[in-house]
Amino acid sequence: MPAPIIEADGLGIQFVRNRRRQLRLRDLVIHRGRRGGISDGRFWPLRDLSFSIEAGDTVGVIGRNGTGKSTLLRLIAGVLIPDEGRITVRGDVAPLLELSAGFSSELTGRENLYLVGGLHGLSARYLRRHFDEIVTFAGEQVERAIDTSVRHYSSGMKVRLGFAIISHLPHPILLMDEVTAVGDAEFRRKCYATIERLLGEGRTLVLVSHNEQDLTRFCRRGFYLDAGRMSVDGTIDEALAAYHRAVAR
Ligand SMILES: Nc1ncnc2c1ncn2[C@@H]1O[C@H](COP(=O)(O)OP(=O)(O)OP(=O)(O)O)[C@@H](O)[C@H]1O
Repeated sequence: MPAPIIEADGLGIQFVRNRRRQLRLRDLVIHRGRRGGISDGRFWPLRDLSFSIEAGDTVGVIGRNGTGKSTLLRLIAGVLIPDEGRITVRGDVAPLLELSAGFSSELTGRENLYLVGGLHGLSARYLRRHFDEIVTFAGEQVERAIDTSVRHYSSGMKVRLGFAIISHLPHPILLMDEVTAVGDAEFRRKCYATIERLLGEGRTLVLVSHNEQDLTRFCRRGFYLDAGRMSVDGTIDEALAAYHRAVAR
C-alpha cells in the first residue's frame, strides 16, 4: 500500500496576535488580559493534529470561523511552517487559495498568466499552447482586458484568471478555500465542472467551505475542527453532523 499523500503527526502552529489591537474585550474584562496562552499574545490556532489522507481522497474541512481551517490548508501548501509535529506532503500542490495573490499589478493579464503559471512550474510552451483555453475560461471580461494592466481588473476578474491558471496545473493535490463563493453563477458553473473533471482524474482534494452543498457534492471524508483540534475525522456526513450539534448548543 502506498504511503499517504498527506500525513500530519502532532501538527501544531503558534501565532502571535497583535495584543493591543486584537485582545478581545471579553478577555480584558474577565481575565484582565492575564489569561494563560493569550497574555503574551501567543496562541495555537491549530494543535495536536494527526491524520492521513490517501491519494484520491476528498476531504472537507469544517468548523466555526477562526478554528484554523485556512491555517491547515496553508500548512499543507507549505506556506506556513509548523512549530510542533510534522506535515508530510508527497506530491505537488495546486493551491486554489487567495487566487489573486502572486499577480503583479504592473503587468498585464497576459504577462501575469506567464508569470504565475511559470512560478507554479508550467512551461512557457505549455502556457502558449493552452493560452486561449485559459483566457476563455476566465471569461469575456478578462479576455477583453488581457493586455491591460491587472491594476485595472476587478477583484472578480483577478480571481477568475487565477482559478483559470491554477486549475490547469497537473498537480495531484488540490487545495481549495471557498473558491466557489466567488464569481457569478456562470463562473461557479464552470468551477463545478472543472472540479468534477479534476476529481474524476483521481486528484486528492482538501476543501475548506461553509457551503454544505459543495462539501457533500465533492467530499467523501470530513474533518471537523473545533478550537484548533481535530474533533471528528470521519465521513463528510459525520463531520457535518458534529458541526451541527456544536452550533445548536
Ligand atoms: N498570520 C496570522 N497571525 C496571527 N493570527 C492569525 C494569522 N492568520 C490567522 N490568524 C488567526 O488564527 C486563527 C485561525 O485562523 P484561520 O484563518 O485558520 O481560521 P478559519 O477556520 O479558516 O476561519 P474562517 O472560517 O473565518 O475562514 C484565527 O483566530 C485568526 O484570527
